Amino acid sequence: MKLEEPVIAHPHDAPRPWPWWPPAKPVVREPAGGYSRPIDSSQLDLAHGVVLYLDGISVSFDGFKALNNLSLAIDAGELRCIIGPNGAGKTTMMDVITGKTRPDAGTAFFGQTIDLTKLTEAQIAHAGIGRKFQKPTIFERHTVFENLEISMKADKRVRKTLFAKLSSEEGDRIAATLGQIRLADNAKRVAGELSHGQKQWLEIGMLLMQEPKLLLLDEPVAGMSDDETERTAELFLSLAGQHSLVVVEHDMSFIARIAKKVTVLHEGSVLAEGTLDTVQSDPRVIEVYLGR
Ligand SMILES: Nc1ncnc2c1ncn2[C@@H]1O[C@H](COP(=O)(O)OP(=O)(O)OP(=O)(O)O)[C@@H](O)[C@H]1O
Repeated sequence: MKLEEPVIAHPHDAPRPWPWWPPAKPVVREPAGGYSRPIDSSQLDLAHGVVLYLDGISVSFDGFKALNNLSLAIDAGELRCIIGPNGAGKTTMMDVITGKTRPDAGTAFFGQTIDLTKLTEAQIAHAGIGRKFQKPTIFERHTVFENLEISMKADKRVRKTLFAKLSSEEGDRIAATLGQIRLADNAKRVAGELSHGQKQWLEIGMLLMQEPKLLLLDEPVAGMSDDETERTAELFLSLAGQHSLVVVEHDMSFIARIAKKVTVLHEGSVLAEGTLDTVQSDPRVIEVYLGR
């Protein structure tokens, strides 16, 4: 069976890299020594409990500072919500973390040792950072099960097609993910028939099959029904702990449902950080964002 190209639901959405297909062999270049070595998520050093560390990041577009000395740290296992008005720099921050945009200044570390500014997008994905764009990107003509199977992190020399036999461990992993994303009853359905919310969960499941350490989720509940939004909240709360999550979202009732710590971005910098109550009562936040 020949694999189809992933369907990009909206042409304006940038296709995210599909690092598992074809297989990538990431190599990190050390700035000082100039040597290279393979890198994957097993090398992630969480000794200090910090999974992501941004320090003094600036990004300019034609002289306009989209990110302005942005500093942020995400703890391992944390579920961090990022809010901020349109143009605050949320997407640009995600682009820097995933290697799509190189910062003009500043450092971005994944764990203690992995310098994200030195890696390509595919290498960063392979190192354990998964990104979900707003619109679902799935294989519409394949079944839900097959979508997860295709996404599985496995030895690509062995697993080249869907004909390759699944080991019982692989089958168990797919079953566990189907349960996690609440699509066990839809495993045999063609993905294109799913509701918008189910497609979003399937794509999250596809990311989970890659065993990411850090998940970046951009407006995950946009367009979802109330019931789907609530189920997504439950999913994210269940993922926190085993994964670190960074959720960018404008839907404040969803934020209120999942938030532990909230970061407010404004004009490319952190304006406020803390519990949702703390940031919502911060006069600067009310001024620039919530009070508008
Ligand atoms: N490639 C680019 N070229 C020029 N300007 C850009 C580019 N990408 C982003 N910008 C500008 O940088 C600023 C930050 O944009 P960004 O998309 O990061 O904000 P955001 O917080 O994600 O906004 P939104 O909530 O609307 O998605 C905006 O003023 C935007 O117009």
